[in-house]
Amino acid sequence: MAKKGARDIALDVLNRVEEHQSYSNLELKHVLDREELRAPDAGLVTELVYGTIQRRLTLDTALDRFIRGKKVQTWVKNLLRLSLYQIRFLDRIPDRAVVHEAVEIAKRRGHQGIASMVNGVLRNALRSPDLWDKLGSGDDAARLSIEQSHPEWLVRRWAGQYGIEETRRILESNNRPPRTSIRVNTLKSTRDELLGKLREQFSAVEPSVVSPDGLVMEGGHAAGTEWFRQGLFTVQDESSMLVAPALAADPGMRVLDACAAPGGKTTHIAALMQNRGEIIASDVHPHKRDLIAQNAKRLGITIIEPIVSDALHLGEKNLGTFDRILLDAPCTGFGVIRRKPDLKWNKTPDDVKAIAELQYKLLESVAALLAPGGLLVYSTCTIEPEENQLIVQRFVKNHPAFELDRTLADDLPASVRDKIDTTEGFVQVLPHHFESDGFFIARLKRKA
Ligand SMILES: C[S@@+](CC[C@H](N)C(=O)[O-])C[C@H]1O[C@@H](n2cnc3c(N)ncnc32)[C@H](O)[C@@H]1O
Repeated sequence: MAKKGARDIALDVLNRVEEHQSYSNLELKHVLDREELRAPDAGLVTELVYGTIQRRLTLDTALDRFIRGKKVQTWVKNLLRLSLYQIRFLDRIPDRAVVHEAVEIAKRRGHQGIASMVNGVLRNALRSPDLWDKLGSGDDAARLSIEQSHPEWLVRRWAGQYGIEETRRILESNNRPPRTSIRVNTLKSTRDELLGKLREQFSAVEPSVVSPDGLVMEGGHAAGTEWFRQGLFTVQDESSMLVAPALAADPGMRVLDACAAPGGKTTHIAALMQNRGEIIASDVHPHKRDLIAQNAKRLGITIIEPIVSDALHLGEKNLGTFDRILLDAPCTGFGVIRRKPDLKWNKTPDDVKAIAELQYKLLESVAALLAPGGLLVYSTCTIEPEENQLIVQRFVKNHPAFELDRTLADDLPASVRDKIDTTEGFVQVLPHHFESDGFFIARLKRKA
C-alpha cells in the first residue's frame, strides 16, 4: 500500500482529536509513531495539526461564508480547515497544490460529489481576496477573538486584566510556532560546552536570554541525540527554568517538590543543589513516578526520592518539615496555548474557578510542612490572576505566619527583571515577553 502523505496523516490526527475529544499532542504522537515518518514530514504534519487547531475560529468563520447552512461531515470540515490553513498561513505551499491534494483526498475518502464541493469552496475562498480582512465584527475584543482565533470569553477576560493591546500581543504570540528550548545539566556539562556540541549538528542554537542554563533552537530534534542519552541536557521551556533558582535551595537542604512529575523542575533543583541534600518528589499519579526516576537517572542525580501522594494529604505521610517547598500547581495551562492549542477550546470559566479552589487547598496543605524561616515557591504555567496572584494574596491574608518574599525579583536574571513588572513582588512572564511559556512565580517565607 502506498505510504500516506503528510496532509492525509494530519487529517487523521484532526479527525481523531475531534472524534475522541482528546488532546492533539497525544493523538499526534500516536499517529507519528505508527507512520514512522522522516523528520521533515513529521515536522510538516505537526505544523499542519497544531496550526489548524490554533487557527480554528478564524478558519471556521471564513468557511462559514461558503458552506453556511450546508451539513458537512466532520472529516470534510477538517479537510477544508486544513486546506484553508495552508492557503492563508503557509506561504511555502502553492495554493494550486493545496486544492489539488484536498480534492484527491476527498475523492479517496468520500466520493466525486464531496470532491466537487471541496474544490468549489476552496476556489471560492481563493477568489475572495478581502476574505481575511473583514472576518470579525463588533467591539475590539470580539474582532480580536476572530482575527487571532481565541474564544471570546478568554479575550474579554485578558482584555480586562491586561488591556486590549497587551492582549493582542499575547494572542499573536500564542499563534507563533514554539521554539525548542533545552536546559544544560550543570552536573555534567556547561552551557558553552553543550552549545559547541549542538552546533556541530544543528544550525540555529543560541543561548537563552531568560535562563543562564538554557539554550534555544529552531526545530531540531535535540532529544534524539547521543548527548541527550548521556544526560547532558533536558528539554524544558525557558520560563519554567526560572522556577528552580527562585527556590534558592542550597546543597544539603531538605526539599519537597509536591507536584513533581515528570521532574523538569525537580532535576533542575537537584543540579542547583549540586546533587547534595534530599529532595522528596511527589506526584498524585502512580504512573508518573517512573518518569521522575528515569529523568533523574539519565541526568545522574541521586538525591531525588520519587513518591506517590496526593499533595492534599502529604501531611499524613510523616515526612517531617522542609527547608524549601515547591508547589508547581496543576493549572489551566493558559500560558502554554502555543504548544497545546486545544486548551483554549476545551477549558471554560468554570474550569478556572474549580482549579483555583484546588490550587488554594494544595497551597494550604503543603505550606504546613515548611520549616520556620523556610521558603515556598508557588508556580503555574497560566496567566490567570485568579490562579496566581489572587491565590497567593488570599493565602498570605489568611496565614499570618507567612509573608510574600518580595526579594524574589533580585534573584532573577537582569534580562528578565528589565522586561517584566515585579513591583507587586510576583513574577508573571507573558508569552510575548520572551516567546516562551506564560509562567507565574511567587515566593513565600515562613516567619522564623
Ligand atoms: C504543572 S505539572 C508539574 C510539572 C513538574 N513540576 C515539572 O516541572 O516537570 C502538575 C503536576 O501535578 C500533578 N498533580 C495534580 N494534582 C495533584 C495532587 N492533588 N497532588 C499531587 N500532584 C498532583 C499532576 O500529575 C502533574 O504532574
